[in-house]
Amino acid sequence: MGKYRIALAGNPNTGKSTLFNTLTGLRQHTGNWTGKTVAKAEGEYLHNEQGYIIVDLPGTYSLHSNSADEEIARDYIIFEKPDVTVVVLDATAMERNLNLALQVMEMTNNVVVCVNLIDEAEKKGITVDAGKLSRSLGVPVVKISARNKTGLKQLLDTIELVAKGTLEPKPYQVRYSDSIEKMITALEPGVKKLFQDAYPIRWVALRMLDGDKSLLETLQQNYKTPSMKEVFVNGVSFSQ
Ligand SMILES: Nc1nc2c(ncn2[C@@H]2O[C@H](COP(=O)(O)OP(=O)(O)OP(=O)(O)O)[C@@H](O)[C@H]2O)c(=O)[nH]1
Ligand SMILES: [Mg+2]
Repeated sequence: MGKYRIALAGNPNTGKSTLFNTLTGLRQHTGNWTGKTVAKAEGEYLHNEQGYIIVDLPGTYSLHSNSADEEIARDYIIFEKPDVTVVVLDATAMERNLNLALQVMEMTNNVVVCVNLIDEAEKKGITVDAGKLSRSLGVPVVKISARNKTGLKQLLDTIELVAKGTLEPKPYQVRYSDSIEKMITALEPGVKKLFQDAYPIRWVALRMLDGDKSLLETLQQNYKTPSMKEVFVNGVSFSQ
């Protein structure tokens, strides 16, 4: 049985590395992301005799093309297609943190939301209703304290269910204004023709509307296009 691959995404300072270190202990190695000077931490853990490879993604507020950190986190989710992406949220700053969760939910269905720093939230009198949040988001929500090591078993059990396909999240999709939704619908068939099912179609259409040229180039470079392509110019066939 192969190992499942898990990515930890989230805003900076939400406890991703604390969780990563707790889960992997000494079974981790660090290096740099290919072609970047950003540190990469990858490690392994066992749960119910199943191996997992877990990657600690750089902390980011969004997943567009604003910085090397954002590109790394985005590219990992889109190109490496982890079996589960765990979005780590700070329970004391839910509104700000949920923005990233919604972005990840546009990129993949296999999402688990992990509400961390629950100890800190309790001290401040903040309660998070995991059941209600889960029903609203359409993905499982688990509350933990990475520092106090509470909720970890439930988190690992939930990751297991999603990795194995026993639990299939149905992430809520943000609805944009009618005019944007119309443009998404108009672009989707073309995106599908270009990339088939290699990338999430609605998400690519949204990035096109963003005018994110560098991303579109990266998508094309990574997409296996045939080396010889026949194009017609004024009815004359060319190979390129
Ligand atoms: N009270 C409390 N503090 C925590 C918890 N988890 C992490 N922290 C603290 O939060 C701070 C940030 O934790 P990190 O694990 O470095 O956060 P990170 O998400 O890896 O941050 P970046 O790598 O910058 O994105 C540290 O001081 C941790 O000790 C928790 O469950 N409860
Ligand atoms: Mg970190």
